[in-house]
Amino acid sequence: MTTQELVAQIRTKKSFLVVGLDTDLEKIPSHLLKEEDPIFAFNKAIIDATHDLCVGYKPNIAFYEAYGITGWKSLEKTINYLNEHYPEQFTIADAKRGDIGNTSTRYAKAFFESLNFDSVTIAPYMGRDSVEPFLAFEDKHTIVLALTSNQGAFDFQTQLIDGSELYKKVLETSKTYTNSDRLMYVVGATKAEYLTDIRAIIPDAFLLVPGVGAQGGSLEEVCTYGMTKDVGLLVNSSRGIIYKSQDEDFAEASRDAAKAMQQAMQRILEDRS
Ligand SMILES: O=C(O)c1cc(=O)[nH]c(=O)n1[C@@H]1O[C@H](COP(=O)(O)O)[C@@H](O)[C@H]1O
Repeated sequence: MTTQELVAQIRTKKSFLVVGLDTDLEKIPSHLLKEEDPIFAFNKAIIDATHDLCVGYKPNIAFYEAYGITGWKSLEKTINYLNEHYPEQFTIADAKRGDIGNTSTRYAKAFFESLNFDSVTIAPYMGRDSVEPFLAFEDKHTIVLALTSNQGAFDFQTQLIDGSELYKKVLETSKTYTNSDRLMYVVGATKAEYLTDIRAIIPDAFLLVPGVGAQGGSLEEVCTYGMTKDVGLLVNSSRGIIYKSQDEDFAEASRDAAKAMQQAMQRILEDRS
């Protein structure tokens, strides 16, 4: 998917919501456990109930890998279902990969070719040759961790290196990578006060913003400091949308939560137009 197609979808739906498919067999409604593939059954119901309110889905790969081959099959069914029934959706493999060049190429093939995701999350710690193999794929997007939502972000990401925070070095250096126009960045919603500095370095790049809802980040603050003329934000919520009910009505409950987020986003977009 091109960035222009993503922006067009955001404008049409008046939403920049990404629903996180962090599907955990211990948290899904128990009546689904008798299904042949409970993870896929859950994801399909959530996707069918929310697709008109969001612009993307982000399965976190850990939740699938945890179940071995069975989980990987559920992941494959989920991305195939999305690509077949809702091809307009921006799909994110939240895998946080990155390794020496030839290994990164295999990761890129796994997520961009075998599974046909639009994007993948990447840890930038190993530098240029670990990121550029992902950037070689046309119309695919590489989402680099810049400033993460968790407390451990302060261990390294905000530490000074030659007078500048490490996350700023990540932003500045990654701009010099080949095909850097295919980069997006993760900035946690819990770090909204850093967004002005971040936008000074990357004024236009799309940000994937997790951490609203369960982690306590504020949608309004993220938009105040992080929004661009093309919106430039993909705000993710996982637990805050998918686990609203343990009963038969779980999909409608997730729709209500997605609707509340979409309406808040629509208000913000209308206020700014
Ligand atoms: O890359 C991510 O998506 C990510 C980065 C980050 O800094 N913080 C963060 O929470 N995430 C992911 O975003 C999702 C957040 O889930 P909820 O807190 O349930 O909305 C999880 O899949 C996390 O792994």
